[in-house]
Amino acid sequence: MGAGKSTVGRVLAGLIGVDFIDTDTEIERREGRTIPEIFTAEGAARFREIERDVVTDVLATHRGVVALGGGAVTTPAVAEALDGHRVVHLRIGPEAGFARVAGTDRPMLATDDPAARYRELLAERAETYRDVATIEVDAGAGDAETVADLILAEIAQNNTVSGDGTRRPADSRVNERTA
Ligand SMILES: Nc1ncnc2c1ncn2[C@@H]1O[C@H](COP(=O)(O)OP(=O)(O)OP(=O)(O)O)[C@@H](O)[C@H]1O
Ligand SMILES: O=C(O)C1=C[C@@H](O)[C@@H](O)[C@H](O)C1
Ligand SMILES: [Mg+2]
Repeated sequence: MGAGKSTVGRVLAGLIGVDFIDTDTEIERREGRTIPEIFTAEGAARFREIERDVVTDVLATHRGVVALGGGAVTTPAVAEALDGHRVVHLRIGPEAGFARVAGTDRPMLATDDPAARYRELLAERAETYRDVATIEVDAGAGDAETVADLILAEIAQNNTVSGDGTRRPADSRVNERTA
């Protein structure tokens, strides 16, 4: 959350000259209500089902850059749907990440201590983020343009085991490359 998926994703798509879709925005468009409204009315589990359906549809049909929501890859069907795609993990620490979202309406942080909740979520999700990624960049390396340039550099180096930079079920995960 706050790593810059939406912001950097849009910049990256512009640099490459392809379309951009943010799945959080797409969920809100299809549902005709905001994500906080969905959480309030339906709960987190139903939100994840809606998110799963939107993300798998977008991944199957969209050619370009897709920004996922921060918790999307915790749904196994979403992680599986990333097979065959180039997947970028924007790596950020808990303090820097929380500083970017503090004061915004992120339902997953709606607790008495949102900074602690952010830290917990990041710790819970860190392995999954690394597991699905084929590329990792430092999301705090500079402004969104700088981070997008880092991603392009990684793509240019074709810095994955699989050869074409896309994710394969078992051979190109960041965890396995760096283990
Ligand atoms: N490289 C960057 N440097 C400084 N600020 C940034 C950078 N990237 C994004 N931001 C800012 O951080 C905030 C969060 O960014 P953004 O909404 O893109 O994150 P996100 O990863 O899409 O979050 P979420 O998981 O909630 O969808 C925004 O205010 C954005 O302008
Ligand atoms: O980290 C999360 O679980 C979330 C992040 C946002 O992108 C939204 O998808 C939603 O607020 C949930
Ligand atoms: Mg976003």
